[in-house]
Amino acid sequence: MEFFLTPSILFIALIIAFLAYFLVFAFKRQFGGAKNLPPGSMGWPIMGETIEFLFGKPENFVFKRMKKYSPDIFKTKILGEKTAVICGPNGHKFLFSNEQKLFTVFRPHSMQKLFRSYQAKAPAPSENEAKILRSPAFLKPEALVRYLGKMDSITQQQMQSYWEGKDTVKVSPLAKTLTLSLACRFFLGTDDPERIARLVSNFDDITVGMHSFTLNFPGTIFYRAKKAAAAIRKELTSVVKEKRDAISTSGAPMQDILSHMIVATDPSGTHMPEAEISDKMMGLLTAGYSTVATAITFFMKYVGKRPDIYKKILDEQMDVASAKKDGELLQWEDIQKMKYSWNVVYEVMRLTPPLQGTFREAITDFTYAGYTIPKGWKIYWTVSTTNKNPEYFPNPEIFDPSRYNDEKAIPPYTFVPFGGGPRTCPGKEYARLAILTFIHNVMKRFKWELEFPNEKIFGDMMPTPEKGLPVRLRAL
Ligand code: HEM
Repeated sequence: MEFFLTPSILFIALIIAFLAYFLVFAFKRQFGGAKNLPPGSMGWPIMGETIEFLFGKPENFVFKRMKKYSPDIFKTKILGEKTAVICGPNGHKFLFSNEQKLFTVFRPHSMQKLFRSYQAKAPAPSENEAKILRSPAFLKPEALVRYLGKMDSITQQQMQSYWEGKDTVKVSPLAKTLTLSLACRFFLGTDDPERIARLVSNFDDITVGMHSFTLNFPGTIFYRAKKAAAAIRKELTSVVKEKRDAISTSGAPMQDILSHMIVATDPSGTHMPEAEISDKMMGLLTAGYSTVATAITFFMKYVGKRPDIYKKILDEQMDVASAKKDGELLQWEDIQKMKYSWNVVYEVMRLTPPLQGTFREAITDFTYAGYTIPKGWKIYWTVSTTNKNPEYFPNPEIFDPSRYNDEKAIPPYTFVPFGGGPRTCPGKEYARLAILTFIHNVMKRFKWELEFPNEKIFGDMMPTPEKGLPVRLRAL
């Protein structure tokens, strides 16, 4: 009997051990094992909490969870990834100061599929290329000084063509045309209006599709974005070809980012392939065009409702204008005088952020606020954990640019519309110039009223007024 039972018991014990091992392994894979993970919910199978993340108000998504789980951090599953959302000013500080030590940049799968250069397997940008994108030669203030006059004259031309003499205009599409024209001029070195018109609608589809489910069949957001990316890539590849020919035949002047990318070589002397250049330019144009257009559109919306604020901006802009000779273009010193106008833009971006936040990926296990974030998890930060928090911005729903009169009154890391640390938005100064140049030109010409003061806004990733923000113009 003993002889008969022993192998059976052994066999059963083996099965139990195997099952226990399998369960522990599966549990570890799903939940990170015994680690002290942040509190939160992974939501529905596969979808996680993506629907709420994409289609609920961003501040509602984070505030609800910060209240329920922890004001510092919570876990969730969004866009197919186990994600820790790091919250509040301490979270921002921690994130901006540990770049490449604890985490590295991560783009959601939708973005990776739209931009080849964002793919996880894509080679890291070469030093040369990183220098070009963040180069003092292009996006730093000392270089932007040289662009300012041209920025002003393009803005004036657009005002003459699309705004002057009209009773009503739709701000949102005009802001997009303006910002894409500026970006095409300074990044690509092209002014061709037909080309710009072809690009506008495609860029909108990409911006919306960057944070979407990667369901690729007719009718989906992602399908539209894929088609748009292909159309833009085709257009940009022909721009690259034309520019390359111009450089080699006539030594065209290098006054745009594209020219620098074309002539730059890696350490082995190889030039970047055309397809790669057009993909990178597509990334830069996407980052730089709709964000600035959003800030301009919502400036018109908020200021259109507040004659008291309009009057203060007008006084400041008229001071600038009256100190200039007839026809003289804006200069760097003029921009420095636009302090109140920029505070208004800050308040616009606090209430309607042009960019919500971005992702990182943990490159090692690390601890934050007493919780462990396992290697490979994604980390998300968003301006929404602080922007509308009454602790930092009393009466957060009230549009009040005087909050920024004393910069010290804003607690550190609570207002970070351009991010912070090594990955701070490289286009920050460019954006400031483009927005203030627009404000100067619109204020000098018009007073305006919103046609629909309560117009519905859709889309949090690229907030857009439902009817395009029609305004009635009155020439000054
Ligand atoms: C109001 C306008 C803008 C806002 C609010 C804005 C905001 C931001 C934010 C929050 C980030 C993410 C930083 C991070 O990941 O921590 C970012 C990244 C970036 N922005 Fe902007 N941006 C604006 C305009 C621009 C413009 C005009 C350009 C181009 C000239 C630009 C180019 C970029 C690029 C290339 C990145 C990625 C940087 C990297 O990953 O290292 N942005 N921006």
